[in-house]
Amino acid sequence: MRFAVDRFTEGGKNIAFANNTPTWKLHRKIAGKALRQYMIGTHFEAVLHESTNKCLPLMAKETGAFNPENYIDLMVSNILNAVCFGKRLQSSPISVGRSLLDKCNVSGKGFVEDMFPIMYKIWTTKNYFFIGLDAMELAIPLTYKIRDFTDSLILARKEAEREENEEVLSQLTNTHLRQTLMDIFNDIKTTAMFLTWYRHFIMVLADIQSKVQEEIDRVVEFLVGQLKDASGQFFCPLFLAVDELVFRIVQCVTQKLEVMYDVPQDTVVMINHWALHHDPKYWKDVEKFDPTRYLDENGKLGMKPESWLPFSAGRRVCLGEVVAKPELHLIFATIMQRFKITLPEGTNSELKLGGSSSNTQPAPFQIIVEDRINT
Ligand code: HEM
Repeated sequence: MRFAVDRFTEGGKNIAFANNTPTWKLHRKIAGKALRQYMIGTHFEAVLHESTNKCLPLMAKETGAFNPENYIDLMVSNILNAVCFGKRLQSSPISVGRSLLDKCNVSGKGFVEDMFPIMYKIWTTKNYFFIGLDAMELAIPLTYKIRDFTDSLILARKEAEREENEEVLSQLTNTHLRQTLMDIFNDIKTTAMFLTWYRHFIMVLADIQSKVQEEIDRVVEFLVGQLKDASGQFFCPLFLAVDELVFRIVQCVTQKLEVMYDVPQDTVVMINHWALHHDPKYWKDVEKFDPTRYLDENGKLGMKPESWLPFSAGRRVCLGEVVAKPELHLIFATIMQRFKITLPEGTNSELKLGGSSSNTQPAPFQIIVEDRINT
């Protein structure tokens, strides 16, 4: 049932596919703490700006219609590469990012070994997870400053060594650390996929695009500062409402989950977030892309219904929400600030779905960008 998963998680040694064992708990704790620490201060914003500053000028050079997927992948893989590996990865982040994205496409379609278990003995789906990571030096000496997520993992191991805690050490082998790193780095695809949805909605709904741009133009400094003002209020309610709405509409996660039905042991179960977020019992006009549904009577971001669970809930709640939300906010806002996005003439704006069985995204399409800054 989960031959391939076992293979690419090296026997369930990662976080997302692990059972609720003490090892999973330890890694969740270490990884969660590391991500929260990384987000303190303005380091993450600097990483985001470095990446968008590299990629958006490349996009601006496009003179006709083009598919922006590669630019989005590049932006997101640069960011997660910096978070995970800082500057230590010797092979190009693009090649690692690319191989992971290819892997996601393969895994989304399902594995031959899982469909025909007999194949397990004679066939191995190419293990894209480790390509490019051979160069990663987990034994790299620590400096006094934690530079990236890898440093945090190494520090956790050093602490266990100092305390001579053999039990913890046996759960912090190179394989475990590599798998935890992969869990974080793998989410390139989740984030990149979300951005393809923003692009779709914002482009098809020109009036929303211009309103969002008006808001962003009013508070441009927000792009180089915090996402909230001094009073703790969000700056751009409509922009953020679009954000929340995309979170509701899209869902694409393939993580392991325990449910109360009688399912055989070792079956991989996935939550159907699409159904959760499209249940007419909880959502009015479910098919309507209406960001104002999240605004209160004063035009501020209001409360969301309880069934809004894009990052799931409970013990297996997404570990990366703390990174994903500001990342998506800032990339989306920076793109909106810089470009007016339209469809090539004669293109049908109807939504065509692509992606794979485990994740849904708009089928590839082309856009035209008009530079709002340098024209
Ligand atoms: C738009 C972006 C994202 C969305 C919507 C999302 C959503 C989710 C959801 C729904 C789950 C739980 C699945 C379940 O119930 O089993 C999950 C798990 C997880 N996510 Fe995310 N995620 C996003 C981005 C990220 C990022 C950027 C990272 C890493 C920095 C990340 C790391 C993880 C990990 C490690 C788990 C597994 C947690 C566990 O099983 O204990 N996610 N994500």
